[in-house]
Amino acid sequence: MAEPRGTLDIRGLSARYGPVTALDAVDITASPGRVTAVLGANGAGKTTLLRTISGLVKGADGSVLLGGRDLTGASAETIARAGIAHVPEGRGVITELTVEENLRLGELLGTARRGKGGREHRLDTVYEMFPALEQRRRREANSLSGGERQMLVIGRALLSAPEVLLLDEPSLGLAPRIVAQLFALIRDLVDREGITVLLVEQNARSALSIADTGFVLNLGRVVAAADAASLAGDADLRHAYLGF
Ligand SMILES: Nc1ncnc2c1ncn2[C@@H]1O[C@H](COP(=O)(O)OP(=O)(O)OP(=O)(O)O)[C@@H](O)[C@H]1O
Repeated sequence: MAEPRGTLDIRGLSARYGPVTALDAVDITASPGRVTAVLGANGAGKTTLLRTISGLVKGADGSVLLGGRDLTGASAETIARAGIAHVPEGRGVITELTVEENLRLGELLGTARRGKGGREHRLDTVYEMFPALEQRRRREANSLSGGERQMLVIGRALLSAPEVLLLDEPSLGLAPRIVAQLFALIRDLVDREGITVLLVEQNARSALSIADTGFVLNLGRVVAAADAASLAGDADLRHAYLGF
């Protein structure tokens, strides 16, 4: 049977940097309308996982399927056009451009994907979701706070009409109150629009508070996979891998 649109299936994914095995036969499925958390300490392979899915790390073994379509080994451009939007660690805003110019870049890809699935967003709906961005639309992105920058890159990704959103450590460097706000927005987005979110986080406690399911990586391997409540309730697992 064909996989439903928007289901991201990672099968047997392995990636190396020279002698270092960063991912070792990783199997992960992320479904539409759900937040799937990928947790683990520094160096567990989380960033490599997202970079491999989005075509930035080459030469991996295994496969990446989106709605049953095999994207293994495809170029980053093909993968983005297929509907996978990657929000990298460190935010990736173009600081010299205004907030609105940054958003227009996402819109370009959205236009290219029109009619190919994924909910289309207009600038005004992104401003509705993130009013702070509208207030600062003509300012250089440089002037934004960390939380606002994170909203900007998520807004930009949404304008590309993605089926799958890959979020790499969105909580990094943000105050706990801002993390709580941002995560509530992510949850709301998934509930309203049914997109697929793969959320990579070291902040396991916050990630599990909004996730449906989670996978724990350690040294490139999946060491636990379960619904979010079971992972959060497993004291041994928390102490060994999740840091809370
Ligand atoms: N460009 C690279 N060249 C060589 N080794 C790398 C490179 N990027 C990552 N690694 C190594 O691959 C392993 C996985 O790193 P990765 O960044 O994917 O982990 P992570 O879980 O995302 O950690 P972090 O939270 O620190 O980003 C680590 O051992 C890391 O040192």
